[in-house]
Amino acid sequence: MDFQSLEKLTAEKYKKHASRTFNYGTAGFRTKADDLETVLFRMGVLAVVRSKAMKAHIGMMITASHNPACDNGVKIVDPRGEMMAVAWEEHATVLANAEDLQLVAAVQQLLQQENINQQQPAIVVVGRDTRPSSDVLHAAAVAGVRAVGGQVVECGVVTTPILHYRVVCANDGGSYGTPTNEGYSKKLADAFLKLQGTGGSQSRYSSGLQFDGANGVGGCQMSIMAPSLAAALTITQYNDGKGDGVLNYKCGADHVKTTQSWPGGVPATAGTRCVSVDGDADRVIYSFLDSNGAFHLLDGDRIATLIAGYLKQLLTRAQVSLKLGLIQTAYANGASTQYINGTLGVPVGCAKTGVKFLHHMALDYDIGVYFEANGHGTVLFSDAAKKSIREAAAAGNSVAERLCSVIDVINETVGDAISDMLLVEVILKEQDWSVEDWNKQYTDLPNRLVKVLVADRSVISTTNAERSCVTPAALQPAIDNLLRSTEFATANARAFCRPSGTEDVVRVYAEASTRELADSLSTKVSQLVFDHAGGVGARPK
Ligand SMILES: CC(=O)N[C@H]1[C@@H](OP(=O)(O)O)O[C@H](CO)[C@@H](O)[C@@H]1O
Ligand SMILES: [Mg+2]
Repeated sequence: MDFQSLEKLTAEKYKKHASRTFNYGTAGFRTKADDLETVLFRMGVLAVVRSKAMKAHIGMMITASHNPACDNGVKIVDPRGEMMAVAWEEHATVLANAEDLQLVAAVQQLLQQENINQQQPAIVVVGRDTRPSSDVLHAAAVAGVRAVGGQVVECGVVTTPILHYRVVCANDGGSYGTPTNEGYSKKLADAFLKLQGTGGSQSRYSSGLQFDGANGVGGCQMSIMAPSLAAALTITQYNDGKGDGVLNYKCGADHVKTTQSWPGGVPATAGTRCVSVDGDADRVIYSFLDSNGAFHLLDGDRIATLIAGYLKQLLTRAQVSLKLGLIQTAYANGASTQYINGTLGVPVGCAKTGVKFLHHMALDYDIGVYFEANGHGTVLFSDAAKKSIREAAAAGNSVAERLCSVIDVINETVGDAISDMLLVEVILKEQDWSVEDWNKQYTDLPNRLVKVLVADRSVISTTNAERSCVTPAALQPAIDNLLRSTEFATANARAFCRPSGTEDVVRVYAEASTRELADSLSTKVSQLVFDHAGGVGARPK
């Protein structure tokens, strides 16, 4: 490798931001866009090294997802579409923070440490979202890739799931799908339309839906796909990013989920499904207003249980015996866990927060459904599962054939708002359910998710998939005492706290049989966190 260009660009154009340290966290680097140009340049370099190490195409997505429009970020995607291996997050952090004059040495050390063949060609697949800063950051990333001799495959402005899809297709010779943006749209739309079949008449399901694109790239992608879905879905788009609406501002999946309220910019129409995606369209949330104007949220837990229940039905009907499971996190509503496990008989596992942990646990099943409550999730089918389903289909089993199209409509490479939406629509139509019917399957326990500010959130460590605190030592016993108190002992109450991986806060989650009890529990646990873990500012009340 030749480092002249890297040295020159570092000295002249991409100087280190003196006052900042960067940390590759759960979602890569993510912060104010103005601080990120040099980080992006260096991540271009890292992506080349990773590509050489893996002898494969590597992905690079420039986005800050649901964060405000002034933020941006970058995530590196490994060859099979997963998030970059955890061991390399540290390498990314080292390169991002190296002094300008030490950068080449840091790259050389990485090459040596990972025993990388420098002659190996490197290809980086690059995508970006619609943020105003994404163009400049994209140019920096591309400059970084080229500075060390890497090749770039441009995806342009795309959703995060399209970038993951493109990486997977590029690495498996196109067997997952055609490695173009059009290939992605066509694969999903074709599978979706095939699943419509000739179909009977629906009395409850209606094909109309409102689509809240968060004023981001999900809106752009839906504009591309909506015409090809029109035979089965009447999609009215809002917050499509074409007007003067601001990205993620009072709209989109994160806003709807966290504020538990109807998105701005979407007309309040009773009984109509509203589908909200986040700023890079890897999360989806449904919601609707009932005839009294009351708001109802159908979140990732609800979508996961719908999908897992449907897959179980198809497997039974197809008489194909495969191990199906659902992976949630501690944030999953207790009522959803009870419903899917108790009522539908699907085993449920609990993973630590963060897609990579859910993804990993889902691999334990022949068919692993995983979802975070915030609407990020997908389904993974093992090679063996696909083989037995395809064999059954080839032998004339029509249900197995339907399962094959279900597999095609799913983006297995990562949570994908549009793909998940299409699958939900297929299921609702097949069950002939209105959105109210879907909502009636179980009743969410009232819950509250709040943030507590502490001086150093790393004083809190957890175990048992983040459901219990280990340190500070007195905190968990205090939470347990609270849950055993007369107020909460018979109230189906559950609460936990954990340090966020993406913000400098401690998150407290509480649920209980009534809104008042859930609120009271979240306040009381927040106070315990504040008292035991070095709270700063005002004590929660
Ligand atoms: C409660 C919650 O929604 N946490 C989010 C959030 O993680 P934290 O570690 O809680 O900050 O961001 C992650 C990345 O987007 C996402 O995977 C996760 O679900
Ligand atoms: Mg996102």
